[in-house]
Amino acid sequence: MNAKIAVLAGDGVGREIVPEAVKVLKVVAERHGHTFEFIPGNVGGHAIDKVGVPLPAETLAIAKHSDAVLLGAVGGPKWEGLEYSLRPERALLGLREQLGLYANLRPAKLYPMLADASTLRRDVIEGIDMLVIRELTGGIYFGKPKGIEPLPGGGERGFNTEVYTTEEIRRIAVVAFDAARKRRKKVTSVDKANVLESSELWRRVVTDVHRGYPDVALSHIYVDNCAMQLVRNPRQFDVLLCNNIFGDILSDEAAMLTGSIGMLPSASVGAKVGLFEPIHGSAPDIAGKNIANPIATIASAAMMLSYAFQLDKEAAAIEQAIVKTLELGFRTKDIHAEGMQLVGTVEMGDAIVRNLPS
Ligand SMILES: NC(=O)c1ccc[n+]([C@@H]2O[C@H](COP(=O)([O-])OP(=O)(O)OC[C@H]3O[C@@H](n4cnc5c(N)ncnc54)[C@H](O)[C@@H]3O)[C@@H](O)[C@H]2O)c1
Ligand SMILES: CC(C)[C@H](C(=O)O)[C@@H](O)C(=O)O
Ligand SMILES: [Mg+2]
Repeated sequence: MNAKIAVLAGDGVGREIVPEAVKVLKVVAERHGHTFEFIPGNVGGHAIDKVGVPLPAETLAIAKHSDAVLLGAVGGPKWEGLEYSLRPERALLGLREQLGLYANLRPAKLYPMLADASTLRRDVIEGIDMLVIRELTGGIYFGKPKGIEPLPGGGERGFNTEVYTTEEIRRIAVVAFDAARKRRKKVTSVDKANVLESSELWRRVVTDVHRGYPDVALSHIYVDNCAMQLVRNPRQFDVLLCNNIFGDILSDEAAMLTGSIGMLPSASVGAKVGLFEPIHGSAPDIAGKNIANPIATIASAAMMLSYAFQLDKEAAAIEQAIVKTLELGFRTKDIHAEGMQLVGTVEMGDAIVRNLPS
């Protein structure tokens, strides 16, 4: 097949890990007879430095006219002082909104050979295989009113609004139940329905959508309990259905169960063009040192092949190469353990390319 892939490396480690994923995609395309055209675009702090805005119109056009977007990460201390509307993170929110990416899929599974990299006991984490489904274009991230305003008596008031409509909840619930059907047929819906009206509606609509999925088990859990259960007994979860902010927080927590945030990929879908990116950020503390783990991004490229292009065999080949590379003992610093071979970002990418099935 012929496909156009927008490549938005962004900031910090984004500029190191994205080239590794592109390297893998190029070899996969060559071996399987596909033509991928890679179109680079400026995004985030990098775009601010070059053209003054985090999401230039040209970048948005590149994304809209491609078949899929591969993104690294945006943000970093250099741009933290900027006014909110001009910050690198706005680019990501803009892309999600403009591309209609309301469903964010974040699979967290433990590669058995990485059990020692996790901060939790092996018997607690062994067999973890969950899918966090995060609503991505609604909730407190986008709700209005929002802002910071002066108070008459002095001081200021900062405010955001958590808001969900029936339709926004319905469509993400459908994604979760459909996904569960292809897995262990269990959805746990996360909310704070004991306190928040938006969560009360969330619970009601999810329960209603569930009526169409009698073969899938549904349970509801309060987010605070869920955060606790994730470290107490993570294996109980199959599909975790979350709103925007709860999904953001819980997926970072789920990442750490599997050894490192450098391992977790994601797919953001909903309309025509999907966006694929690791769940982690620009990791300024390790950027530019060739130590970032590129696996989350390479696995995101695999998700792109399967979700955007239905190239399941090619996606499985990348998965297989990741597993083999880990089995052979290659480890970046974040997942390193005694007796394993410590490698850098580029060397990990090279090893995964070498281990692609021919
Ligand atoms: N999708 C995105 O673009 C995205 C996501 C999260 C945060 N951010 C932005 O990134 C910047 C830094 O945020 P943060 O420090 O809170 O989160 P972060 O995810 O960048 O880093 C958190 C920790 O995880 C480590 N880490 C992250 N990715 C890693 C990798 N591939 N390999 C090894 N270790 C890795 C980092 O070194 C750091 O210690 C901020 O500007 C934030 O807004 C962007
Ligand atoms: C950088 C930020 C806007 C983003 C989010 O909160 O969605 C990030 O944390 C993520 O998880 O993709
Ligand atoms: Mg996050």
